[in-house]
Amino acid sequence: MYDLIVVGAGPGGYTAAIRAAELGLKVGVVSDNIGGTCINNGCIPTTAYLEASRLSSKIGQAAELGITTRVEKFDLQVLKERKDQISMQLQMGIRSLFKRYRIDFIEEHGMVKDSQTVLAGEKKLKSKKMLLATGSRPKVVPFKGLDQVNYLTTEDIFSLTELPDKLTIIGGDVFAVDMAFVFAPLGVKVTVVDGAPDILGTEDPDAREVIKNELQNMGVEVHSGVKISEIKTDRVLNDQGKSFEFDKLLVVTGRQVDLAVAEFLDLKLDEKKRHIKVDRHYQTNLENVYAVGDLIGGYMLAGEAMAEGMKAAAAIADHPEPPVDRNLLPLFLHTEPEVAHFGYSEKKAAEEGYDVQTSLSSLAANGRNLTSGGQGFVKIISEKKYHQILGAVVVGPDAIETLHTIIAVVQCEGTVDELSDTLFAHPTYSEAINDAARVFLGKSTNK
Ligand SMILES: Cc1cc2nc3c(=O)[nH]c(=O)nc-3n(C[C@H](O)[C@H](O)[C@H](O)COP(=O)(O)OP(=O)(O)OC[C@H]3O[C@@H](n4cnc5c(N)ncnc54)[C@H](O)[C@@H]3O)c2cc1C
Ligand SMILES: NC(=O)c1ccc[n+]([C@@H]2O[C@H](COP(=O)([O-])OP(=O)(O)OC[C@H]3O[C@@H](n4cnc5c(N)ncnc54)[C@H](O)[C@@H]3O)[C@@H](O)[C@H]2O)c1
Repeated sequence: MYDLIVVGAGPGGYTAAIRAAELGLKVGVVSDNIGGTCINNGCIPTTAYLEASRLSSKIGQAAELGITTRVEKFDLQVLKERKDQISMQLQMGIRSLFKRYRIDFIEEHGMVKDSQTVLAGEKKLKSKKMLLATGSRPKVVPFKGLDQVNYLTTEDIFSLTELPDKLTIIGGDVFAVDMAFVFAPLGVKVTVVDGAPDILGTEDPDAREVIKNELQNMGVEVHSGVKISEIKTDRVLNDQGKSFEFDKLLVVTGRQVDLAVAEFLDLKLDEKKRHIKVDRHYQTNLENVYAVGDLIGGYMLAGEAMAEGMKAAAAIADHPEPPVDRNLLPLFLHTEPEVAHFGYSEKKAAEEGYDVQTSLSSLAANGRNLTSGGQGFVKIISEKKYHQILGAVVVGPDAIETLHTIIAVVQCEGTVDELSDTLFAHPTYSEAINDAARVFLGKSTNK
Protein backbone atom coordinates (compact mmCIF):
# COMPACT_ATOMS: atom_id res chain seq x y z
CA MET A 1 0.00 0.00 0.00
CA TYR A 2 1.43 3.35 -1.07
CA ASP A 3 0.79 6.64 0.71
CA LEU A 4 0.50 8.28 -2.71
CA ILE A 5 0.12 7.13 -6.29
CA VAL A 6 0.76 9.75 -8.96
CA VAL A 7 -0.75 9.13 -12.40
CA GLY A 8 1.24 10.98 -15.08
CA ALA A 9 4.92 11.95 -14.89
CA GLY A 10 4.92 15.32 -16.64
CA PRO A 11 6.09 18.46 -14.79
CA GLY A 12 3.10 18.35 -12.41
CA GLY A 13 3.36 14.66 -11.58
CA TYR A 14 7.11 14.10 -11.28
CA THR A 15 7.57 17.24 -9.18
CA ALA A 16 4.75 16.20 -6.84
CA ALA A 17 6.12 12.67 -6.50
CA ILE A 18 9.61 13.87 -5.58
CA ARG A 19 8.35 16.46 -3.09
CA ALA A 20 5.98 13.93 -1.46
CA ALA A 21 8.80 11.40 -1.09
CA GLU A 22 11.04 14.12 0.32
CA LEU A 23 8.32 14.75 2.91
CA GLY A 24 8.46 11.08 3.92
CA LEU A 25 5.64 9.49 1.91
CA LYS A 26 5.90 6.14 0.15
CA VAL A 27 5.21 7.06 -3.46
CA GLY A 28 4.46 5.17 -6.67
CA VAL A 29 4.29 6.84 -10.10
CA VAL A 30 2.49 5.41 -13.13
CA SER A 31 3.22 7.09 -16.45
CA ASP A 32 3.46 6.07 -20.07
CA ASN A 33 5.69 8.95 -21.16
CA ILE A 34 8.14 10.22 -18.56
CA GLY A 35 8.65 13.99 -18.72
CA GLY A 36 5.22 14.57 -20.26
CA THR A 37 4.42 17.17 -22.90
CA CYS A 38 7.04 19.63 -21.70
CA ILE A 39 10.07 17.41 -22.15
CA ASN A 40 8.83 15.38 -25.12
CA ASN A 41 6.67 17.64 -27.30
CA GLY A 42 6.57 21.08 -25.70
CA CYS A 43 8.92 23.45 -23.87
CA ILE A 44 12.17 21.55 -24.41
CA PRO A 45 11.79 20.67 -28.13
CA THR A 46 10.59 24.23 -28.84
CA THR A 47 13.55 25.86 -27.12
CA ALA A 48 15.98 23.29 -28.55
CA TYR A 49 14.81 24.06 -32.11
CA LEU A 50 14.85 27.81 -31.45
CA GLU A 51 18.59 27.60 -30.84
CA ALA A 52 18.95 26.74 -34.53
CA SER A 53 16.32 29.24 -35.70
CA ARG A 54 17.95 32.08 -33.80
CA LEU A 55 21.46 31.18 -34.88
CA SER A 56 20.28 31.04 -38.46
CA SER A 57 18.77 34.56 -38.13
CA LYS A 58 21.96 35.82 -36.46
CA ILE A 59 24.08 34.44 -39.29
CA GLY A 60 21.82 36.37 -41.66
CA GLN A 61 22.74 39.55 -39.75
CA ALA A 62 26.45 38.77 -39.45
CA ALA A 63 27.44 41.28 -42.15
CA GLU A 64 26.46 44.10 -39.75
CA LEU A 65 29.26 42.87 -37.48
CA GLY A 66 31.75 42.67 -40.34
CA ILE A 67 31.49 38.90 -40.68
CA THR A 68 30.95 37.46 -44.14
CA THR A 69 29.21 34.11 -43.89
CA ARG A 70 25.99 32.35 -44.78
CA VAL A 71 23.98 29.24 -43.94
CA GLU A 72 24.89 26.69 -46.62
CA LYS A 73 22.88 23.71 -45.51
CA PHE A 74 20.51 22.93 -42.73
CA ASP A 75 19.95 19.33 -41.58
CA LEU A 76 16.75 18.85 -39.57
CA GLN A 77 17.73 15.26 -38.75
CA VAL A 78 20.75 16.54 -36.79
CA LEU A 79 18.60 19.04 -34.88
CA LYS A 80 16.00 16.35 -34.11
CA GLU A 81 18.67 13.95 -32.82
CA ARG A 82 20.14 16.69 -30.62
CA LYS A 83 16.66 17.44 -29.24
CA ASP A 84 16.02 13.72 -28.61
CA GLN A 85 19.32 13.55 -26.73
CA ILE A 86 18.39 16.52 -24.52
CA SER A 87 14.93 15.09 -23.80
CA MET A 88 16.48 11.72 -22.93
CA GLN A 89 18.99 13.38 -20.62
CA LEU A 90 16.17 15.17 -18.79
CA GLN A 91 14.16 11.93 -18.58
CA MET A 92 17.20 10.19 -17.09
CA GLY A 93 17.46 13.00 -14.55
CA ILE A 94 13.87 12.34 -13.42
CA ARG A 95 14.47 8.58 -13.31
CA SER A 96 17.53 9.06 -11.12
CA LEU A 97 15.61 11.39 -8.78
CA PHE A 98 12.88 8.74 -8.52
CA LYS A 99 15.58 6.25 -7.56
CA ARG A 100 17.20 8.59 -5.05
CA TYR A 101 13.86 9.20 -3.32
CA ARG A 102 12.89 5.49 -3.52
CA ILE A 103 9.87 6.22 -5.68
CA ASP A 104 8.51 3.18 -7.57
CA PHE A 105 8.18 4.11 -11.21
CA ILE A 106 5.82 1.96 -13.26
CA GLU A 107 6.21 2.84 -16.92
CA GLU A 108 2.72 1.89 -18.11
CA HIS A 109 -0.58 3.45 -19.02
CA GLY A 110 -2.56 3.44 -15.77
CA MET A 111 -6.21 2.48 -15.47
CA VAL A 112 -7.88 4.05 -12.44
CA LYS A 113 -10.23 1.44 -10.97
CA ASP A 114 -11.35 3.43 -7.94
CA SER A 115 -10.01 6.31 -5.88
CA GLN A 116 -7.41 4.03 -4.25
CA THR A 117 -6.56 1.58 -7.02
CA VAL A 118 -4.66 1.87 -10.30
CA LEU A 119 -4.05 -0.99 -12.71
CA ALA A 120 -0.71 -0.64 -14.48
CA GLY A 121 0.21 -3.51 -16.82
CA GLU A 122 0.13 -6.65 -14.70
CA LYS A 123 0.21 -4.71 -11.45
CA LYS A 124 -2.64 -3.68 -9.18
CA LEU A 125 -1.45 -0.69 -7.13
CA LYS A 126 -3.17 0.37 -3.93
CA SER A 127 -2.70 3.73 -2.28
CA LYS A 128 -4.15 5.88 0.48
CA LYS A 129 -4.14 8.94 -1.79
CA MET A 130 -4.01 9.58 -5.50
CA LEU A 131 -2.74 12.54 -7.52
CA LEU A 132 -3.96 12.89 -11.10
CA ALA A 133 -1.49 14.72 -13.36
CA THR A 134 -2.39 13.34 -16.76
CA GLY A 135 -1.92 16.64 -18.59
CA SER A 136 -3.37 17.66 -21.92
CA ARG A 137 -3.11 16.93 -25.63
CA PRO A 138 -3.77 18.93 -28.78
CA LYS A 139 -7.35 19.92 -29.42
CA VAL A 140 -7.92 19.58 -33.16
CA VAL A 141 -10.88 21.44 -34.62
CA PRO A 142 -12.58 18.91 -36.96
CA PHE A 143 -12.47 21.00 -40.15
CA LYS A 144 -14.20 19.46 -43.16
CA GLY A 145 -11.71 17.28 -45.04
CA LEU A 146 -9.07 17.32 -42.28
CA ASP A 147 -9.48 13.59 -41.66
CA GLN A 148 -8.33 12.97 -45.26
CA VAL A 149 -5.12 14.96 -44.74
CA ASN A 150 -1.85 13.86 -43.18
CA TYR A 151 -1.78 16.85 -40.84
CA LEU A 152 0.60 17.49 -37.93
CA THR A 153 0.10 18.69 -34.36
CA THR A 154 2.72 19.68 -31.79
CA GLU A 155 2.84 15.94 -30.89
CA ASP A 156 4.53 15.08 -34.20
CA ILE A 157 6.04 18.27 -35.68
CA PHE A 158 9.27 17.60 -33.78
CA SER A 159 9.54 14.13 -35.36
CA LEU A 160 9.96 15.50 -38.90
CA THR A 161 13.38 14.75 -40.35
CA GLU A 162 13.06 17.02 -43.38
CA LEU A 163 11.86 20.59 -43.54
CA PRO A 164 8.79 21.25 -45.68
CA ASP A 165 9.03 24.06 -48.25
CA LYS A 166 5.64 25.45 -47.25
CA LEU A 167 4.16 25.08 -43.77
CA THR A 168 0.66 26.34 -43.06
CA ILE A 169 -0.22 26.70 -39.40
CA ILE A 170 -3.89 26.82 -38.37
CA GLY A 171 -4.16 28.81 -35.11
CA GLY A 172 -2.85 32.19 -34.09
CA ASP A 173 -2.22 32.02 -30.38
CA VAL A 174 0.91 31.44 -28.32
CA PHE A 175 1.95 28.01 -29.57
CA ALA A 176 1.07 28.68 -33.22
CA VAL A 177 3.18 31.86 -33.24
CA ASP A 178 6.02 30.08 -31.40
CA MET A 179 6.06 27.50 -34.21
CA ALA A 180 6.23 30.25 -36.85
CA PHE A 181 9.34 31.60 -35.08
CA VAL A 182 10.84 28.09 -35.03
CA PHE A 183 10.37 27.29 -38.71
CA ALA A 184 10.46 30.56 -40.67
CA PRO A 185 14.13 31.36 -39.83
CA LEU A 186 15.08 27.86 -41.03
CA GLY A 187 13.95 28.79 -44.54
CA VAL A 188 10.39 27.41 -44.43
CA LYS A 189 7.68 29.53 -46.07
CA VAL A 190 5.21 29.82 -43.18
CA THR A 191 1.57 30.90 -43.47
CA VAL A 192 -0.51 31.44 -40.33
CA VAL A 193 -4.28 31.04 -40.77
CA ASP A 194 -6.35 31.99 -37.73
CA GLY A 195 -10.05 32.24 -37.05
CA ALA A 196 -9.79 35.03 -34.45
CA PRO A 197 -9.95 38.70 -35.55
CA ASP A 198 -6.27 39.15 -34.62
CA ILE A 199 -3.47 36.81 -33.60
CA LEU A 200 -2.14 36.73 -30.01
CA GLY A 201 -5.40 37.97 -28.55
CA THR A 202 -4.19 37.44 -24.96
CA GLU A 203 -1.01 39.50 -25.34
CA ASP A 204 -0.28 43.17 -24.62
CA PRO A 205 -1.31 45.23 -27.69
CA ASP A 206 2.12 46.91 -28.03
CA ALA A 207 3.90 43.56 -27.76
CA ARG A 208 1.53 42.10 -30.33
CA GLU A 209 2.42 44.84 -32.82
CA VAL A 210 6.16 44.16 -32.40
CA ILE A 211 5.63 40.46 -33.03
CA LYS A 212 3.35 41.02 -36.02
CA ASN A 213 6.03 43.27 -37.57
CA GLU A 214 8.68 40.64 -36.99
CA LEU A 215 6.50 37.94 -38.56
CA GLN A 216 6.16 40.19 -41.59
CA ASN A 217 9.93 40.81 -41.68
CA MET A 218 10.50 37.05 -41.67
CA GLY A 219 8.14 36.69 -44.64
CA VAL A 220 5.44 34.92 -42.61
CA GLU A 221 1.99 35.53 -44.08
CA VAL A 222 -0.60 36.06 -41.36
CA HIS A 223 -4.29 35.74 -42.20
CA SER A 224 -6.64 36.52 -39.30
CA GLY A 225 -10.42 36.27 -39.13
CA VAL A 226 -10.41 33.36 -41.59
CA LYS A 227 -13.47 31.12 -41.76
CA ILE A 228 -12.05 27.80 -42.90
CA SER A 229 -14.54 25.95 -45.10
CA GLU A 230 -12.54 22.89 -46.10
CA ILE A 231 -9.10 21.32 -46.08
CA LYS A 232 -7.81 19.64 -49.23
CA THR A 233 -4.64 17.51 -49.43
CA ASP A 234 -2.46 20.53 -50.29
CA ARG A 235 -4.49 23.61 -49.33
CA VAL A 236 -6.75 25.23 -46.76
CA LEU A 237 -9.85 26.84 -48.27
CA ASN A 238 -11.83 29.67 -46.72
CA ASP A 239 -15.47 30.63 -47.20
CA GLN A 240 -14.47 33.32 -49.75
CA GLY A 241 -12.85 30.78 -52.06
CA LYS A 242 -9.31 31.86 -51.10
CA SER A 243 -6.78 29.07 -50.64
CA PHE A 244 -3.61 28.71 -48.55
CA GLU A 245 -1.28 26.09 -49.98
CA PHE A 246 0.97 23.81 -47.98
CA ASP A 247 3.37 20.90 -48.13
CA LYS A 248 2.75 20.28 -44.45
CA LEU A 249 -0.19 21.43 -42.35
CA LEU A 250 0.21 22.07 -38.61
CA VAL A 251 -2.96 22.38 -36.55
CA VAL A 252 -2.51 24.34 -33.29
CA THR A 253 -6.08 25.10 -32.28
CA GLY A 254 -5.77 24.65 -28.51
CA ARG A 255 -5.28 21.99 -25.84
CA GLN A 256 -7.77 19.63 -24.24
CA VAL A 257 -7.71 17.27 -21.31
CA ASP A 258 -8.99 13.72 -21.09
CA LEU A 259 -11.81 13.73 -18.53
CA ALA A 260 -12.59 9.99 -18.66
CA VAL A 261 -11.09 9.29 -15.21
CA ALA A 262 -12.81 12.35 -13.75
CA GLU A 263 -16.16 11.15 -15.09
CA PHE A 264 -15.52 7.59 -13.92
CA LEU A 265 -14.68 8.78 -10.37
CA ASP A 266 -17.49 11.35 -10.45
CA LEU A 267 -15.09 14.26 -9.87
CA LYS A 268 -16.48 17.79 -10.06
CA LEU A 269 -15.47 19.84 -13.09
CA ASP A 270 -14.90 23.59 -13.50
CA GLU A 271 -17.61 25.92 -14.81
CA LYS A 272 -16.83 25.28 -18.46
CA LYS A 273 -16.68 21.50 -17.86
CA ARG A 274 -13.20 21.42 -19.41
CA HIS A 275 -10.99 20.72 -16.38
CA ILE A 276 -11.08 19.07 -12.97
CA LYS A 277 -12.17 21.37 -10.17
CA VAL A 278 -9.87 21.49 -7.14
CA ASP A 279 -9.73 23.53 -3.95
CA ARG A 280 -6.83 25.71 -2.80
CA HIS A 281 -4.85 22.60 -1.82
CA TYR A 282 -5.45 20.88 -5.18
CA GLN A 283 -7.88 18.45 -3.60
CA THR A 284 -10.87 17.32 -5.69
CA ASN A 285 -14.33 16.70 -4.26
CA LEU A 286 -13.09 13.20 -3.31
CA GLU A 287 -11.07 13.54 -0.12
CA ASN A 288 -8.21 11.27 -1.17
CA VAL A 289 -7.93 12.43 -4.82
CA TYR A 290 -5.88 15.45 -5.87
CA ALA A 291 -5.18 16.93 -9.31
CA VAL A 292 -2.63 19.38 -10.77
CA GLY A 293 -1.22 20.73 -14.01
CA ASP A 294 -2.98 21.09 -17.35
CA LEU A 295 -5.71 18.80 -16.03
CA ILE A 296 -6.98 21.60 -13.76
CA GLY A 297 -6.67 24.38 -16.36
CA GLY A 298 -5.20 27.78 -15.55
CA TYR A 299 -2.58 28.94 -18.05
CA MET A 300 -1.53 25.36 -18.78
CA LEU A 301 2.20 25.97 -18.48
CA ALA A 302 4.93 23.74 -17.09
CA GLY A 303 6.04 26.24 -14.45
CA GLU A 304 2.51 26.37 -13.12
CA ALA A 305 2.16 22.56 -13.15
CA MET A 306 5.43 22.15 -11.21
CA ALA A 307 4.46 24.71 -8.57
CA GLU A 308 1.04 23.09 -8.20
CA GLY A 309 2.64 19.64 -7.94
CA MET A 310 4.86 20.73 -5.06
CA LYS A 311 1.99 22.38 -3.23
CA ALA A 312 -0.32 19.39 -3.72
CA ALA A 313 2.43 17.11 -2.35
CA ALA A 314 2.83 19.36 0.68
CA ALA A 315 -0.93 19.26 1.34
CA ILE A 316 -1.04 15.47 0.92
CA ALA A 317 1.82 15.18 3.43
CA ASP A 318 -0.08 17.40 5.89
CA HIS A 319 2.08 20.49 5.36
CA PRO A 320 -0.42 22.67 3.46
CA GLU A 321 0.83 25.81 1.75
CA PRO A 322 -0.97 28.72 0.09
CA PRO A 323 -1.90 27.99 -3.53
CA VAL A 324 0.03 29.13 -6.60
CA ASP A 325 -0.55 32.83 -7.22
CA ARG A 326 -1.39 32.85 -10.93
CA ASN A 327 -1.02 36.62 -10.91
CA LEU A 328 2.72 36.16 -10.42
CA LEU A 329 3.09 33.45 -13.06
CA PRO A 330 5.37 34.44 -15.96
CA LEU A 331 3.62 34.12 -19.34
CA PHE A 332 5.73 34.29 -22.45
CA LEU A 333 6.29 33.89 -26.16
CA HIS A 334 9.37 32.19 -27.59
CA THR A 335 9.55 34.82 -30.29
CA GLU A 336 12.38 37.09 -31.40
CA PRO A 337 12.27 39.47 -29.61
CA GLU A 338 10.85 37.49 -26.72
CA VAL A 339 7.67 38.65 -25.00
CA ALA A 340 7.11 38.06 -21.28
CA HIS A 341 4.48 39.35 -18.93
CA PHE A 342 2.74 38.74 -15.65
CA GLY A 343 -0.14 40.12 -13.62
CA TYR A 344 -2.69 42.63 -14.79
CA SER A 345 -2.78 44.30 -18.18
CA GLU A 346 -3.57 48.04 -18.14
CA LYS A 347 -7.17 47.24 -19.12
CA LYS A 348 -7.64 44.58 -16.45
CA ALA A 349 -6.07 46.79 -13.75
CA ALA A 350 -8.50 49.61 -14.60
CA GLU A 351 -11.42 47.17 -14.60
CA GLU A 352 -10.36 46.03 -11.13
CA GLY A 353 -10.73 49.62 -9.96
CA TYR A 354 -7.07 50.63 -9.62
CA ASP A 355 -5.90 54.17 -10.34
CA VAL A 356 -3.48 52.93 -12.96
CA GLN A 357 -0.19 54.50 -14.03
CA THR A 358 1.80 52.85 -16.78
CA SER A 359 5.48 53.63 -17.26
CA LEU A 360 7.42 52.57 -20.27
CA SER A 361 11.07 52.40 -21.14
CA SER A 362 12.00 51.66 -24.73
CA LEU A 363 15.09 49.59 -25.47
CA ALA A 364 15.87 51.97 -28.35
CA ALA A 365 18.37 53.90 -26.22
CA ASN A 366 19.50 50.94 -24.09
CA GLY A 367 23.25 50.40 -24.61
CA ARG A 368 23.17 46.60 -24.37
CA ASN A 369 20.31 46.46 -26.82
CA LEU A 370 22.15 48.68 -29.31
CA THR A 371 25.14 46.34 -29.22
CA SER A 372 22.95 43.33 -30.02
CA GLY A 373 20.69 45.05 -32.54
CA GLY A 374 17.53 44.05 -30.65
CA GLN A 375 14.30 45.91 -30.03
CA GLY A 376 11.64 46.10 -27.34
CA PHE A 377 10.50 47.79 -24.17
CA VAL A 378 9.71 47.37 -20.49
CA LYS A 379 6.23 48.39 -19.42
CA ILE A 380 5.31 48.50 -15.75
CA ILE A 381 1.66 48.70 -14.78
CA SER A 382 1.29 50.16 -11.29
CA GLU A 383 -1.19 51.99 -9.09
CA LYS A 384 -0.57 55.62 -8.34
CA LYS A 385 -0.99 55.90 -4.58
CA TYR A 386 1.22 53.21 -3.07
CA HIS A 387 3.28 52.51 -6.19
CA GLN A 388 2.17 48.87 -6.06
CA ILE A 389 3.24 46.92 -9.15
CA LEU A 390 0.21 45.23 -10.72
CA GLY A 391 1.80 43.75 -13.79
CA ALA A 392 4.57 44.16 -16.33
CA VAL A 393 5.37 43.43 -19.95
CA VAL A 394 8.90 42.96 -21.22
CA VAL A 395 9.68 42.70 -24.92
CA GLY A 396 13.27 42.24 -26.03
CA PRO A 397 16.23 39.88 -26.19
CA ASP A 398 16.09 37.55 -23.16
CA ALA A 399 12.83 39.19 -22.04
CA ILE A 400 11.68 35.97 -20.36
CA GLU A 401 14.76 36.01 -18.11
CA THR A 402 14.51 39.77 -17.52
CA LEU A 403 10.88 39.62 -16.34
CA HIS A 404 11.86 37.52 -13.29
CA THR A 405 13.55 40.52 -11.69
CA ILE A 406 10.25 42.38 -11.49
CA ILE A 407 8.32 39.31 -10.31
CA ALA A 408 10.88 38.70 -7.54
CA VAL A 409 10.46 42.27 -6.29
CA VAL A 410 6.66 41.89 -6.25
CA GLN A 411 6.98 38.49 -4.52
CA CYS A 412 8.90 40.29 -1.74
CA GLU A 413 6.16 42.94 -1.59
CA GLY A 414 8.45 45.53 -3.16
CA THR A 415 7.04 48.45 -5.12
CA VAL A 416 8.18 50.62 -8.02
CA ASP A 417 10.40 52.43 -5.48
CA GLU A 418 12.44 49.25 -4.84
CA LEU A 419 12.88 48.74 -8.60
CA SER A 420 14.10 52.31 -8.83
CA ASP A 421 16.56 51.80 -5.94
CA THR A 422 17.93 48.46 -7.18
CA LEU A 423 21.44 48.59 -8.63
CA PHE A 424 21.68 47.17 -12.13
CA ALA A 425 24.81 46.20 -14.05
CA HIS A 426 25.57 48.33 -17.10
CA PRO A 427 25.11 47.76 -19.98
CA THR A 428 22.24 45.27 -19.57
CA TYR A 429 18.73 44.85 -20.94
CA SER A 430 17.46 44.79 -17.34
CA GLU A 431 18.45 48.42 -16.86
CA ALA A 432 15.26 49.24 -18.76
CA ILE A 433 13.37 47.99 -15.69
CA ASN A 434 15.17 50.57 -13.59
CA ASP A 435 14.45 53.21 -16.23
CA ALA A 436 10.75 52.37 -16.34
CA ALA A 437 10.61 52.64 -12.53
CA ARG A 438 12.36 56.01 -12.65
CA VAL A 439 9.93 57.20 -15.35
CA PHE A 440 7.07 56.28 -13.01
CA LEU A 441 8.63 58.34 -10.20
CA GLY A 442 9.35 61.29 -12.49
CA LYS A 443 13.12 60.84 -12.16
CA SER A 444 15.63 61.28 -14.95
CA THR A 445 16.88 58.27 -16.86
CA ASN A 446 20.36 58.41 -18.30
CA LYS A 447 20.94 55.03 -19.84
C1 LIG B 1 4.44 23.14 -28.25
C2 LIG B 1 4.37 23.40 -26.77
C3 LIG B 1 5.30 24.24 -26.19
C4 LIG B 1 5.24 24.49 -24.82
N1 LIG B 1 6.16 25.32 -24.28
C5 LIG B 1 6.11 25.60 -22.99
C6 LIG B 1 7.11 26.42 -22.39
O1 LIG B 1 8.04 26.86 -23.05
N2 LIG B 1 7.03 26.66 -21.08
C7 LIG B 1 6.01 26.17 -20.31
O2 LIG B 1 5.98 26.46 -19.12
N3 LIG B 1 5.06 25.36 -20.83
C8 LIG B 1 5.09 25.06 -22.14
N4 LIG B 1 4.17 24.22 -22.67
C9 LIG B 1 3.12 23.68 -21.79
C10 LIG B 1 3.63 22.51 -20.95
O3 LIG B 1 4.19 21.54 -21.79
C11 LIG B 1 2.49 21.91 -20.14
O4 LIG B 1 1.80 22.92 -19.47
C12 LIG B 1 3.01 20.91 -19.13
O5 LIG B 1 3.71 19.87 -19.75
C13 LIG B 1 1.83 20.33 -18.32
O6 LIG B 1 2.32 19.44 -17.38
P1 LIG B 1 1.40 18.29 -16.76
O7 LIG B 1 2.25 17.59 -15.78
O8 LIG B 1 0.12 18.84 -16.33
O9 LIG B 1 1.05 17.33 -17.98
P2 LIG B 1 1.88 16.67 -19.15
O10 LIG B 1 3.19 17.29 -19.33
O11 LIG B 1 0.97 16.60 -20.32
O12 LIG B 1 2.16 15.20 -18.60
C14 LIG B 1 1.16 14.27 -18.37
C15 LIG B 1 1.74 12.88 -18.51
O13 LIG B 1 0.79 11.90 -18.08
C16 LIG B 1 0.81 10.81 -18.97
N5 LIG B 1 -0.48 10.13 -18.87
C17 LIG B 1 -1.69 10.58 -19.25
N6 LIG B 1 -2.65 9.67 -18.92
C18 LIG B 1 -2.01 8.63 -18.34
C19 LIG B 1 -2.45 7.39 -17.79
N7 LIG B 1 -3.72 7.03 -17.74
N8 LIG B 1 -1.52 6.56 -17.28
C20 LIG B 1 -0.21 6.89 -17.29
N9 LIG B 1 0.26 8.06 -17.77
C21 LIG B 1 -0.64 8.92 -18.30
C22 LIG B 1 1.06 11.46 -20.33
O14 LIG B 1 1.53 10.54 -21.28
C23 LIG B 1 2.11 12.49 -19.95
O15 LIG B 1 3.38 11.94 -19.96
C24 LIG B 1 4.22 23.89 -24.02
C25 LIG B 1 3.31 23.02 -24.60
C26 LIG B 1 3.37 22.77 -25.96
C27 LIG B 1 2.36 21.83 -26.57
N1 LIG C 1 1.84 33.73 -22.99
C1 LIG C 1 1.63 32.55 -22.42
O1 LIG C 1 2.54 31.91 -21.97
C2 LIG C 1 0.23 32.05 -22.33
C3 LIG C 1 -0.79 32.95 -22.14
C4 LIG C 1 -2.05 32.48 -22.11
C5 LIG C 1 -2.27 31.12 -22.28
N2 LIG C 1 -1.24 30.26 -22.45
C6 LIG C 1 -1.47 28.84 -22.67
O2 LIG C 1 -0.86 28.49 -23.87
C7 LIG C 1 -1.66 27.58 -24.57
C8 LIG C 1 -1.83 28.09 -25.97
O3 LIG C 1 -2.22 27.03 -26.73
P1 LIG C 1 -2.71 27.17 -28.19
O4 LIG C 1 -2.06 28.31 -28.86
O5 LIG C 1 -2.58 25.82 -28.79
O6 LIG C 1 -4.27 27.34 -27.96
P2 LIG C 1 -5.27 28.51 -27.68
O7 LIG C 1 -6.52 27.85 -27.22
O8 LIG C 1 -4.70 29.57 -26.86
O9 LIG C 1 -5.50 29.10 -29.15
C9 LIG C 1 -6.16 28.40 -30.17
C10 LIG C 1 -5.96 29.14 -31.48
O10 LIG C 1 -6.65 28.42 -32.48
C11 LIG C 1 -7.49 29.28 -33.19
N3 LIG C 1 -8.70 28.57 -33.61
C12 LIG C 1 -9.55 27.88 -32.81
N4 LIG C 1 -10.58 27.41 -33.55
C13 LIG C 1 -10.36 27.80 -34.84
C14 LIG C 1 -11.07 27.65 -36.07
N5 LIG C 1 -12.23 26.97 -36.13
N6 LIG C 1 -10.55 28.19 -37.18
C15 LIG C 1 -9.37 28.86 -37.14
N7 LIG C 1 -8.68 29.07 -36.02
C16 LIG C 1 -9.15 28.54 -34.87
C17 LIG C 1 -7.85 30.40 -32.22
O11 LIG C 1 -8.20 31.58 -32.91
C18 LIG C 1 -6.54 30.56 -31.46
O12 LIG C 1 -5.67 31.41 -32.13
C19 LIG C 1 -2.97 27.44 -23.86
O13 LIG C 1 -2.95 26.21 -23.19
C20 LIG C 1 -2.93 28.54 -22.87
O14 LIG C 1 -3.53 28.14 -21.66
C21 LIG C 1 0.01 30.72 -22.49
